[in-house]
Amino acid sequence: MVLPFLTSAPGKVIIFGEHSAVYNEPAVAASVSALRTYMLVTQTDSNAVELDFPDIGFSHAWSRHEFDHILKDERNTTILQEARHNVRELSPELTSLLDSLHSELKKSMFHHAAFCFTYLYICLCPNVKGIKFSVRSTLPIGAGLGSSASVSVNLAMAMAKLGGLITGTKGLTLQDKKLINDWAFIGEKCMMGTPSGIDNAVSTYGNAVLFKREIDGTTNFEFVEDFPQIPMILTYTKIPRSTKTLVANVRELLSNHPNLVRPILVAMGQLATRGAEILNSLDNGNYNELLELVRVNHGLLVALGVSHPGLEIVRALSDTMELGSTKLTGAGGGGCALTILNKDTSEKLVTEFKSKLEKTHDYATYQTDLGGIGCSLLLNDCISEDKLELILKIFNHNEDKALIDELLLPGKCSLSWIF
Ligand SMILES: Nc1ncnc2c1ncn2[C@@H]1O[C@H](COP(=O)(O)OP(=O)(O)OP(=O)(O)O)[C@@H](O)[C@H]1O
Ligand SMILES: C[C@@](O)(CCO)CC(=O)[O-]
Ligand SMILES: [Mg+2]
Repeated sequence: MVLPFLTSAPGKVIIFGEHSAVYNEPAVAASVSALRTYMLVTQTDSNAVELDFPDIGFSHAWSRHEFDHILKDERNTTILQEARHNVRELSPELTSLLDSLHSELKKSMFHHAAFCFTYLYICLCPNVKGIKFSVRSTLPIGAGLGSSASVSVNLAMAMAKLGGLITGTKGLTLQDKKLINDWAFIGEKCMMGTPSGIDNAVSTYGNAVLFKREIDGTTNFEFVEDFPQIPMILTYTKIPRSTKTLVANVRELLSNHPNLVRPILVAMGQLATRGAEILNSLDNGNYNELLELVRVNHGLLVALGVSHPGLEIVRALSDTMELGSTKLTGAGGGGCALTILNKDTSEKLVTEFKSKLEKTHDYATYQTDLGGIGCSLLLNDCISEDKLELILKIFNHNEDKALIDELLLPGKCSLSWIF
């Protein structure tokens, strides 16, 4: 294995169907190729595996001996074999065996990331040691833009590479991407419990996808080719929230009021299906229907209790200024809102809208293309000495997004990413 190498995966925007996607309804999501998580995999001279997550202020090293109680005990052979062949559910037995590796993190926000790391490590590359995994994101974390999924995709890709499960040097095959996506779904399960799989799917494959997880756990993808560049604004409220908690709250609401909530989820699914049809053939004749679906989808999410007063500020302002339709995107509860602009919205009005959000509410706004490159790999022989020096600087210091994009952004930078 020639080290160092890098992996990368984009964030995402759910256009229609968040939360209902968890209940086997279809949903539409697009990758946000310009907002990504990067992972640098380097050799160390230790007998450990190290995790460095500076964006959340977490780093940890596990010595190989800490895994030996699992790997060297023959009683665990069947547990490990079964876990390594199950990409639909977490192995409860392996989960409890791993518990001792992060028990002191139980109460911290880092527990999910540590559990995701150790679970994927022991399943994908248990024999490697003296390796450090460093992560940097240009993606707002915990914002509803798929940051957890982008980390899971990076870990799955890096560990599959280290484990010799990905061997290509010219590009990632569909088989590689399926393997990455399957294990990224397991990583998402470690991070947030009951994901639908849409976040890791669109982060793996890029572009845009109509996604549906069937009741039997199989998944259906319909890729929205040539995704239309719809004029939109992403607003990050900076209000922290947890997808795991929000998804759990909806599950409780469904359990308490099945006759009220089930029809809402079904309506969201129908809305997502119609939305995908429009996005596949967007024109002046159906553009306003797209805006109407955005408005209705947000109203249904409010009914599920996953909006937030801070998100309603964005929705109310876009309504008051009549510049388009706004909905929360991702799990909600804060995080991000997506505003799809009317066709005739002037640049002046957009500037006024963004300025009010940024200056009055200290929100951040992004106008970025949707779709684009999914997970990508930068092999060691494509990293020159001088580039490596700059890359190490990015991962060891708090370099700003502009520098990270300039040096690393797949499809824009000079580095030869494969995807
Ligand atoms: N760059 C990162 N470094 C380390 N951990 C990260 C990073 N980005 C995300 N995470 C992990 O993911 C968690 C946030 O996941 P969460 O699902 O709540 O938000 P999200 O994925 O951004 O939103 P959504 O799931 O609604 O799209 C963080 O608490 C952290 O554990
Ligand atoms: C809230 C949710 O629907 C999307 C989170 O980005 C959860 C999921 O589908 O995994
Ligand atoms: Mg997430």
